[in-house]
Amino acid sequence: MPLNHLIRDGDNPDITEERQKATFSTEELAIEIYGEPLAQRRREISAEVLKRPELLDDCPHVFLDRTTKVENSMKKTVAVMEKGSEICDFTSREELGHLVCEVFGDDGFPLSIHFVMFLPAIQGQADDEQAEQWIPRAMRLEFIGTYAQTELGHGTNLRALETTATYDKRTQEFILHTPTVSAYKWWPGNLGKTANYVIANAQLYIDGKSHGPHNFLVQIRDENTHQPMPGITVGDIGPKFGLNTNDNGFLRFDHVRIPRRNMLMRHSKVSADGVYSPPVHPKLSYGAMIFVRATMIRMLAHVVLKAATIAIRYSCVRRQGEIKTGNGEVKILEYQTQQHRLFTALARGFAYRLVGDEVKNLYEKIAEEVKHGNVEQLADLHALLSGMKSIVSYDSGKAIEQCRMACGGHGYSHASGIPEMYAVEIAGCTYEGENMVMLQQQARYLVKGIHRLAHGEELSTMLQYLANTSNNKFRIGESGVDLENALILALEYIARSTIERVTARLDSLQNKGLSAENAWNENAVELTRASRTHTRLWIARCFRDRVHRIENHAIRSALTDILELFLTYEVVDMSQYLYQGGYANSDQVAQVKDAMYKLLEKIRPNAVSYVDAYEVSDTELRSVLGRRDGNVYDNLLKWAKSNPLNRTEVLPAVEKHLMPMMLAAKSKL
Ligand SMILES: CCCCCCCC/C=C\CCCC(=O)SCCNC(=O)CCNC(=O)[C@H](O)C(C)(C)COP(=O)(O)OP(=O)(O)OC[C@H]1O[C@@H](n2cnc3c(N)ncnc32)[C@H](O)[C@@H]1OP(=O)(O)O
Ligand SMILES: Cc1cc2nc3c(=O)[nH]c(=O)nc-3n(C[C@H](O)[C@H](O)[C@H](O)COP(=O)(O)OP(=O)(O)OC[C@H]3O[C@@H](n4cnc5c(N)ncnc54)[C@H](O)[C@@H]3O)c2cc1C
Repeated sequence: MPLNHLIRDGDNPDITEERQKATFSTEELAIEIYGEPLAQRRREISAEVLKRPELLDDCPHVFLDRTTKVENSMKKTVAVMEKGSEICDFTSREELGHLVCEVFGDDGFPLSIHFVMFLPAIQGQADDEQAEQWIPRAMRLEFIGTYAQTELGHGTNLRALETTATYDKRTQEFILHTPTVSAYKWWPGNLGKTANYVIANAQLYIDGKSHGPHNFLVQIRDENTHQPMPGITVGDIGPKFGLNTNDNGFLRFDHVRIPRRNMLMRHSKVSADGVYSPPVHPKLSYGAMIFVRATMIRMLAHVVLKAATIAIRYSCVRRQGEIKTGNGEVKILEYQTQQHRLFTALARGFAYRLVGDEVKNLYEKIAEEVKHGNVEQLADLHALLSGMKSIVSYDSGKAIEQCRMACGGHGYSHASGIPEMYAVEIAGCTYEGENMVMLQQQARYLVKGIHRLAHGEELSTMLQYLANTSNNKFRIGESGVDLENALILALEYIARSTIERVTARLDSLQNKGLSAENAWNENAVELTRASRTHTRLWIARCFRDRVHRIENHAIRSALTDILELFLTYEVVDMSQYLYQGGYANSDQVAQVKDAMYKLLEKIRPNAVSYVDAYEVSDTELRSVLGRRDGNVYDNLLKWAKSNPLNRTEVLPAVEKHLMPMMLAAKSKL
C-alpha cells in the first residue's frame, strides 16, 4: 500500500514515481495539520463542490473583465449562502473557510470584510444592547457591512484622520462629516458597490473638544433599494494590483446624522448630555485590526503552500538539461538551486501555517480577557502581531515569487496561478498596517524590554531571552548540543545582540542631546531589523515547540526535517549578525550551510508528498502547472486555446487596424 494517498491511474508517470517514494503517510500528515475530523471533512467538501456547477467557474477568472468577475463572485456568493449549509457546517470557521477557498480561489470570499472586520468590530466594541440589536441581522446578511477607517490622505497615522463625528446634545445625534478631499474614506473592501453600513472611524468632538478616533455605525445605502443614503457619496476606487473581484471603495459624508447609540460603546461612552467616558486602554478601538493581524498569518501561509504545491509538482514533471552529460534530461527538481528555492518556501509555508494556529489561539485567549476589561497582555499581543504580520507577509511574498520564478516562463503565465496568488498575498505587506510602520511598533516594545532589564524590572515571557547574556558563543557541533538547539540559541543571540545594539545607539544619541524622535528616525532601519530578528526567533521557537509535541513518530520525523531546514535557512539568511560580537566564525556558518544542503537532499524524495499532504484540491488551486495528475502540457495547450483571443482566427482588431496599415504599406510599393 503506497504511503501517498493521491496516486491515481492515468497520472503522469513522473509524478507517480514521486508519490511512490513517500516515507511517511500523507494522510497522517494531513491529520496532523488539520486535525482528524477536519481533514476528512475538507475532502468531502471538495468532492461536493465539484458536483455543483453553480459553485464552479465557467472559465478561468483571468480571462474575464472586472465587471464580469465581480458579477460572477456575487452570483457564487448567493449560491454559497443558499446551498452552502448542505455542504458544510456554517458554524465551523474551518469548514466554511475551506468551502470559500474552493469556490472563490485566490480572491477569497467577496464579503470577507463583513465577516473579518465589520462583525468583529461590533463583537469587540459594541455594548451588549448594541450587539444584540446589530449582530443577528448582520449574521443573517440582511445587510452588508464594511470597516471604513483609511482615508485618501491617511491610512497609517490614525491620529490624523480627518473625518469628524460631532456630538449634537440638542438632538442627541452625531454628525459625521468629511471636511476635505483628503478625508474621503478610501480603500475599504465592499464599500464601492456592496455595503449598506460601515463602521466609520472618525474623530469624536464634544463641545469643540477632540477625543481622538472612535468607531460609529453609519448606514450608507438603503437596505432595499441599495441607493446611497442622503449625504452619502460612494463608489469603487478602480482596478488594483490584485483582489479585483473586490469593490474597494471611496466614501464621503456630508453632515450625516446618526443616533447617539450608533457610537460603539463597550469601551468608550458618550452620555445623552455629552459626557465622555474614556476606555480602560486608549487603543481598544483598534481591536478589529488586531483580529485581522492575528487571522491573516494562516491565510498568508496558505498562499505560500499553494504556490509551493504548484512549483514542486511542476518541477517533477518538467525535464530540462542534464546533470551528467549523456544520462538524459532530469526533472528540474534534481537541481540543488531548485530545491533550495522551493524547499525553503515549503519550510516557511509549514512554519507559518503551524505557528499561525498558535497565534490564533493566543489571540483568542487575550481577546477574551480584553473583552472583560483585563488589558494586561494587550501590549505583548500588539507587539507580537505587529511583527508577525510584517515578517510573514514579506517573507511569504518572497517565497511565492521564488516559486513563480522556479517555474520559468510558465510561471509568468496566469496558467500557473502564481501571479494572482502573489498579487493577493503581497497586499498583506500594506493592509492592516504598512510593514515598516508595524515593525517599528514592535521595536518600541523591544527597546522598552532592554530598558526594563537595565532597571532590574521583570520581562514578559516573550522577552526573557534578552537576559540570557551567557549565550555568547555558537555551540554548533559541540558534543551534547543538537543542531536544533544550537540554531535556536544562535537566533536568540542574533535577536538579543541586534536589539541591544540599536538600543545602545538610541540611548547614546539621546545622551548627546538629540530628541527621542530624531534619534528614533536616525535608527529606524536598524530598529526594523531588530524587530525582524525578534519575530523570526519567536516563529522558530514556536514552530520547534509545535513539532516537538507531535506524537506520531513518522510525522514528527518528517516535520523535523522541515523544521531543521527552516532553522538552517533562517540562520544562514541572518548569518552576518553572528559575526558581530564574535559569536560565530566562518567555519561554523559553513557547517550550518552544509547541514542545510544535506537537508535539501533528505527532503527531496518526499517533496511531492509534503505538498500532497497539505491537500489543496485542483479546484482551489486553479493552476495548470500544479495539477494533481501532473498532466501539464496537454492542459496548457487547452488553456491557451480556450482564451477569448482565440475565439476567432482573425481578431476584429487586426482586421480594423493592422490589416489596413499593411494593405496601405503594400499599395505604396
Ligand atoms: C480569514 C482571513 C482574514 C484575512 C483578511 C482577508 C482579506 C482582508 C483584506 C484586507 C483587509 C484590510 C483591512 C484594513 O487594512 S483596515 C485598516 C488597517 N489600518 C491600519 O492597520 C493602520 C495602521 N496604523 C495603526 O495601527 C496606528 O496608527 C499605529 C501605527 C499603531 C499608531 O497609532 P497611534 O498613533 O495611535 O499610537 P502610537 O504609535 O503613538 O502608540 C501609542 C501606544 O499605543 C500602542 N498601540 C498602538 N496600537 C495598538 C493596538 N492596536 N493595541 C494595543 N496597543 C497599541 C503602542 O504600542 C504605543 O505603546 P507604548 O507603550 O509604546 O506607548
Ligand atoms: C487590498 C487592501 C485592502 C484594504 N482594505 C481596507 C479596509 O477594508 N478598510 C480600511 O480602512 N483600509 C483598508 N486598506 C487600507 C490600508 O489599511 C492602508 O493602505 C494601510 O494601512 C497603509 O496606509 P497608507 O496607505 O496610508 O500608507 P502610507 O502610510 O502612506 O505609507 C506609504 C509609505 O510611507 C511610510 N510611512 C508612513 N508612515 C510612516 C512612519 N510613521 N514611519 C515610517 N514610515 C512611514 C510607509 O512605510 C510606506 O513606505 C486596504 C488596503 C489594501 C491595499
